[in-house]
Amino acid sequence: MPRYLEGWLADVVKISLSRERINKVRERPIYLLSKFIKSTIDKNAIIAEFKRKSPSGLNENRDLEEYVKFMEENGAIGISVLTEEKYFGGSYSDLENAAKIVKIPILMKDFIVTEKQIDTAFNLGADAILLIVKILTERELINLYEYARNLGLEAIVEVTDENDLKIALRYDFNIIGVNARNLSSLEVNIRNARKILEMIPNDRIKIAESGIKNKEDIIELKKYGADAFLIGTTLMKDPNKIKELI
Ligand SMILES: O=P(O)(O)OC[C@@H](O)[C@@H](O)c1c[nH]c2ccccc12
Repeated sequence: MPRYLEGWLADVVKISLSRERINKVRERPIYLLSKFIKSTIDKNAIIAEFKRKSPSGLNENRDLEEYVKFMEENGAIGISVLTEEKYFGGSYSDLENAAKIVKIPILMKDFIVTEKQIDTAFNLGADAILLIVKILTERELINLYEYARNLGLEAIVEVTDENDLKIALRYDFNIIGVNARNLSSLEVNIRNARKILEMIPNDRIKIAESGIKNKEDIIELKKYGADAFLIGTTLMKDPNKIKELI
């Protein structure tokens, strides 16, 4: 059973526990996010997120196909697709449609607590999944990570504070995402994110997530060790911004 949670996080995890498995044959090779990030040298490694809405107030409906195509054409090295329905307005068909279009890694962005969700991610063409330390017991984190790896998927292990990081660094998770947004309070704390980034050994791939608005934010986060940048709101509000952020 995932960790004890309250408020919207408890609700979103309860919904996740009963999400059905989509049984479909995968129609896409696996594009390794770690490889795409490591081989990005002449630009910023940006993972562009498709997210229609969020508990922190976003409300932007866009054409998914147009958005992901535009991001790939303008240099994004990855796409993150929200598949959580109630709070983020996402869907499994969004993931399926993105997988038909782009030839760059796709992250299935959801609150993963079961193997069924990881099977669905694989079957619909995702290349990576998100494992959020805050919502999982350590045993679940390890088991779900192994399960994803056995399918050939990569996992971004997401931390938001020092306690999460302490847990994550006990294992050889090779991609660590630092979420500047506290998922309970929804507050963005970039200073805290920088501190966490600095505490991650350089043998891990570090992804800065949330609250990134401009090039200066990227330059600053790079100084603290970020290798890649997960950007949703800024790009959903103005997709053209990818041209100045890349
Ligand atoms: O819209 P932003 O501030 O650019 O944030 C994107 C992404 O980091 C954020 O959507 C996110 C990071 N981790 C999550 C976990 C669940 C849902 C959403 C997220």
